[in-house]
Amino acid sequence: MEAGGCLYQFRIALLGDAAVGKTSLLRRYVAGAPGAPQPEPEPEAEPPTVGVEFYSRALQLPAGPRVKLQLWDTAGHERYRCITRSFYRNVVGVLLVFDVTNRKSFEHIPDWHQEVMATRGPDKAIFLLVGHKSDLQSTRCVSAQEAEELATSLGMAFLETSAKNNCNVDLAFDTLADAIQQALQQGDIKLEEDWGGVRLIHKTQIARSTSRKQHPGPCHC
Ligand SMILES: Nc1nc2c(ncn2[C@@H]2O[C@H](COP(=O)(O)OP(=O)(O)OP(=O)(O)O)[C@@H](O)[C@H]2O)c(=O)[nH]1
Repeated sequence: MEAGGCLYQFRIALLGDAAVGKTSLLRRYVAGAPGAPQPEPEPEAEPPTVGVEFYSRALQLPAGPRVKLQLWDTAGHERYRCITRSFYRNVVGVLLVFDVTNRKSFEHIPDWHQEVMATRGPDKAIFLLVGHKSDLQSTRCVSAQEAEELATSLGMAFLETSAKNNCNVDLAFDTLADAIQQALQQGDIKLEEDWGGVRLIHKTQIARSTSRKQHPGPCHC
């Protein structure tokens, strides 16, 4: 992956119930990196994640610095919870993923959020709520409006994605990384020696804020 010239590394985890599509979303994002092989048109049926798996991708943030995202794909199944829980403290960003066709996975989102918050104590993390499998409109059972309301009540943004249609996949990660960068700039998140959430990679590089690029915006899938 093209991590050269990155100023920071942000560690981000994907959390949510089993089979909501975390691995597919992540693999689609990583496959979309410049120079990566083209992804399959259909997401392949992934075997369930065991514990935690790692991916990475470099990203040029609209606000200036180039960052390396270290991406942790966690198992949604309860039996791996004691493994995944041990990683929560060392992340700066979390994608809370539910499946728009699986009501239970949506109802469990506050539990996932609470679990991370309880593990972290006062340390700040940036969350993004993701309603995944937005291509499955005919079997949808969670509306965008109620997901938006939940996201607002939990103090986070909300996006819908599809790995199948490659809808909003880059936007989800870009949005989270941008929010982390802003929190860092504003001092809400601080670099700490013994914390892996944010790491400075190139100490000599100066983050130059060029004119802020506009993201093309979400697709309405
Ligand atoms: N229609 C549709 N299916 C998807 C999409 N993303 C993933 N899937 C399917 O959903 C199933 C579960 O996907 P995974 O990516 O393995 O889910 P996961 O959340 O990583 O599951 P665990 O590892 O068990 O926690 C697979 O059959 C995927 O092919 C999507 O965007 N649209």
